[in-house]
Amino acid sequence: MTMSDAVFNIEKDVPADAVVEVRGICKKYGEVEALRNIDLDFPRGKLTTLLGPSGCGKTTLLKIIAGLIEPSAGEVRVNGRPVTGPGPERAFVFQDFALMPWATVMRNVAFGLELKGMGKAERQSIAAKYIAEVGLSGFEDKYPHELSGGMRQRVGLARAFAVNAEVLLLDEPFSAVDEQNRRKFQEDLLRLVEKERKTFIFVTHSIEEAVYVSDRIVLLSRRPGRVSQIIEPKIDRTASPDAIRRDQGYLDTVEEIWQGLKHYVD
Ligand SMILES: Nc1ncnc2c1ncn2[C@@H]1O[C@H](COP(=O)(O)OP(=O)(O)OP(=O)(O)O)[C@@H](O)[C@H]1O
Repeated sequence: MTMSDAVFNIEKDVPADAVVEVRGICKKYGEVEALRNIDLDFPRGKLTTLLGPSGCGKTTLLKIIAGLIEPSAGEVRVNGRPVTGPGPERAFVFQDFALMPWATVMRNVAFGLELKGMGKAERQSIAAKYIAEVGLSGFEDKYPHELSGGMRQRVGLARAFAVNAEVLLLDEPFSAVDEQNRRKFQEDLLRLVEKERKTFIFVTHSIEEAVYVSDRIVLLSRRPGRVSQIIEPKIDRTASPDAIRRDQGYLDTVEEIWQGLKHYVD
């Protein structure tokens, strides 16, 4: 087989729009079996949410895709290439923001570009664009402690966008913000998904949030986490946020997922 055949074969195996492929992923932490045999594809331009009972391995799966932890078995491929560690095409947005407290908003957002060795003027101009996109213009010189939780989370998102990663891994990014900010974020996120054509993989505990923001919802079973169902909410996203939340399709999907998850909390 020639080199070009090999390349062709690798590409042929990738479903047309799957950027991230998870194949046969298992994870054990000592005696604790967190994930069992997960097979999933994550397409470009779509937001896929991982939802399931506490401890079913959502964060573990996200970190395996990020290359932050190794699976016990199986493989993750990004654009056909096996993941062996973190890479610039994947950005992870942490639950606790993980900002540098001693650095300004500008420096925090530009940090990924600084690590890549990009010059100051160029990285600041890119960072400024994303600071504006998340609604933080005017706060460039503030420090994280001078911002609200919601604003800190925006800094985390802007930083992830600034490195121009193809795959955005979001681990309960809105869990630490109040309800009003959370709704605003969900709307921002929908706008970004539409605008950026990236692959979004999102973890949340909230069924309503999952139905509101997701193109696809992967329901994981109780530990060891397995894929129990994949749901594609059929929602008219051109409607206003309030209309969406009253939409019958939205309400039915929330109810369907709740029926599926309810027995885990009984
Ligand atoms: N480093 C670790 N060492 C040992 N066990 C771990 C470790 N990390 C996670 N676990 C266990 O693996 C299981 C899956 O954890 P994980 O955090 O991935 O679940 P989760 O679905 O994200 O949970 P939650 O919804 O509560 O955030 C849990 O039982 C957890 O206690």
